[in-house]
Amino acid sequence: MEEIARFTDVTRTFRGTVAVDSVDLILRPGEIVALLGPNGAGKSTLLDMLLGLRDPSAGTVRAFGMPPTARRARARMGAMLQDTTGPVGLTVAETVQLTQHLYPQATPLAELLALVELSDKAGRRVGELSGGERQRLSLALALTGSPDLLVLDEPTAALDVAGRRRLLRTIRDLAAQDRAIVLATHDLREAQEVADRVVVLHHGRKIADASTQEIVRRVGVSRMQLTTDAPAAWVANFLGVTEVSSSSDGRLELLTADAEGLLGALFSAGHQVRDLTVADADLESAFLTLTQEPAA
Ligand SMILES: Nc1ncnc2c1ncn2[C@@H]1O[C@H](COP(=O)(O)OP(=O)(O)OP(=O)(O)O)[C@@H](O)[C@H]1O
Repeated sequence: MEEIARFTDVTRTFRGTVAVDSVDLILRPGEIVALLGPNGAGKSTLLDMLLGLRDPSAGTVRAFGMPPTARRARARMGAMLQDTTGPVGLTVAETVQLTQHLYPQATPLAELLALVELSDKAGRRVGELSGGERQRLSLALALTGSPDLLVLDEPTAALDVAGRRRLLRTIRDLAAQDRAIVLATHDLREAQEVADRVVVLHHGRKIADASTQEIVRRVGVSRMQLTTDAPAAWVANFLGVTEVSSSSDGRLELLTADAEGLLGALFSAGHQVRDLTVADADLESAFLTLTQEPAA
């Protein structure tokens, strides 16, 4: 299968700050990859290098086998970054037409506007669009050149619930046409919902790269519910336990990296345990465990 892009041992520093640290990454056609990480983890820097907007300090980035700055590579990429809709005085149609001039075989205006559900806003000035409409226009611009690699930076941030659903469906349809899609997001449910693969960055390093289920399994966190006579504080202090909450009837819910160890400790301390449930945690819990800073 053709490779869309490849990072080989890529590092990027900014005057002493290591923004991206020795990252290897491959993107393939038809894949939706969610890029996750806390603020400052290096997501934007990584995407900028993928788009050829920044050079790596060390290592190599290739898109379609070329440096991403090559014109032939750029012609096959589309990006929806924050606030990229152009002059506010132009209409929606004029803005798309302006972008169409950049591509020899641009997607027709009507098709693009239908895809992002802006057909009835063609004559509206960009400055008069709502935040969600602007975001959809930005997607239309990213899709104008029918890109094989689509980079989306928090694409659903300004969308309402229904708009978000529709956009995620559009993203899935685009991937089904063999495009590679990279999506930076802080919305972990969204990543879990739409992505085939999840890449987690932390302090510039790639600390996970796998399907959601695989990450949850590897991190080994479980969501546990139980009723016990042990004090909540005692349970919370047990190694590997996080996110403890207790309901008014004394039932505890928590995340643990060692369900068996916790149960063993409760029993050997003579505590009772009732109504126990243990389930695999979700991506959000796995992510929090992965990116947790050690206590000071
Ligand atoms: N132009 C720059 N000059 C100096 N430092 C920078 C520059 N751009 C990024 N950095 C630093 O590099 C690190 C990674 O930043 P980056 O913007 O890539 O993170 P991010 O994961 O996109 O964060 P966020 O989720 O907040 O958007 C941060 O410590 C940031 O302060």
